[in-house]
Amino acid sequence: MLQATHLTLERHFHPVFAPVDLDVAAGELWVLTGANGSGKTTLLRLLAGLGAPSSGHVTRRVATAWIGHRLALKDDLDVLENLRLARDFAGSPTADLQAAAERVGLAAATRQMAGTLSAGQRKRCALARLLLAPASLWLLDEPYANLDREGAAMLDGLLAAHLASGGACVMSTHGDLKPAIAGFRELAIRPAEADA
Ligand SMILES: Nc1ncnc2c1ncn2[C@@H]1O[C@H](COP(=O)(O)OP(=O)(O)OP(=O)(O)O)[C@@H](O)[C@H]1O
Repeated sequence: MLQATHLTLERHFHPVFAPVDLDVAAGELWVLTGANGSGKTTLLRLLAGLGAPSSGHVTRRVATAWIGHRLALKDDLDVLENLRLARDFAGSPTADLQAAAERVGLAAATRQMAGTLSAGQRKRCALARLLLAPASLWLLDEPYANLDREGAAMLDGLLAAHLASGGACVMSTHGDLKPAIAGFRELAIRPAEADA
């Protein structure tokens, strides 16, 4: 689904991380780990095509969904309106907005403006887009951040269903925020010096 070959990115003439090779197949969950500033977001953005690498290649063969740190919610639209926007962009008019909101635990907040949602509710609203814009490959930047225990379990459920249906996911995380899904693969982002 996604291949990265000897991927590097330089900033101010210095590589951010050691060259990365990655081959993501259907049904696989990859977790990028590393300290703050190690380059997880930078790498994910390259994988998503949101930046150009200094060297190496990225090949994506399937439709891709991206959820970054900035959740791309419209603050002056309510939850359902945000989800409708995502559905309309995806061109999937039959997708059930209410069901998606319920699935992520936002049934009681569907008419609340996104700008007034809590951090965890905002993350849930962004995650609901994954249900409305079908994509085989999910690229998620720290999707567990701001979620409570029940929210993390909800995300585990979304991921498990996605993988079981032949989807794949690459996510970043740090600390203890790891998916409760057996068999995920971990890719530790290493500093460039370690490769010398
Ligand atoms: N636009 C930019 N210009 C200059 N430096 C940047 C830019 N974006 C990121 N960096 C730097 O690149 C390095 C990698 O940043 P990145 O956001 O990829 O790290 P991260 O592993 O995702 O960190 P965190 O765990 O804190 O989210 C950091 O040192 C950061 O300060």
